[in-house]
Amino acid sequence: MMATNGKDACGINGDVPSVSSHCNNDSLVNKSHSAVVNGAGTEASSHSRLQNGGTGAERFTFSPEPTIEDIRRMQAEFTDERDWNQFHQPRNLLLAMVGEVGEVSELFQWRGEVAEGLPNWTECEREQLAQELSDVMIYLVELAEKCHVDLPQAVLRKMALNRLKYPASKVHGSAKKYTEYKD
Ligand SMILES: Nc1ccn([C@H]2C[C@H](O)[C@@H](COP(=O)(O)OP(=O)(O)OP(=O)(O)O)O2)c(=O)n1
Repeated sequence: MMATNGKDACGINGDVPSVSSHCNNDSLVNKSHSAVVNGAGTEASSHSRLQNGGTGAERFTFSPEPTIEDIRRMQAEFTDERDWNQFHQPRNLLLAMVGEVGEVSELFQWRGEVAEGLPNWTECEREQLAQELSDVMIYLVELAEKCHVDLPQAVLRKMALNRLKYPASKVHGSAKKYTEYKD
């Protein structure tokens, strides 16, 4: 049989939605998911939906919480409680994050292009993706913390730079890199 892209583990036909990391009814993950669904996450889930903001064009939006600082603090508590800071130096966190990026890639592997909203993905596959993207984010936030990068502010600065590099009036409708513009 060919290498899988996670579909087998999930049940490609999507008859039985599951929330475990491998979509096989892992009780531990199911429990933690229930806690989120029944707790603070409930409000968050209902917020995360398509909104059109009166513009007519539907756009997916996030919940306002947790903030990046909330995530930093929660992960710091998680590592402190386990005495894991001894392992969480910048290089290790970088490697862990890249490993998780690989796990995200695996979910997209061999599928060809995928449309926005992942219309053909099962609930199980979507939950797997949500978990892997979360792993990437958790390690990214902790990496920034351990490197003393104030990530939310750094993102603001970088976005301002991006706007300067790519003036909408100049690049509208073009995906060329800024170095390709002759002026
Ligand atoms: N030393 C560790 C191990 C785990 N985690 C946290 C951060 C990630 O969110 C998640 C990563 O856990 P795993 O290494 O078990 O990876 P996965 O959850 O992706 O499991 P799997 O590799 O089986 O898919 O747990 C952490 O902070 N530090």
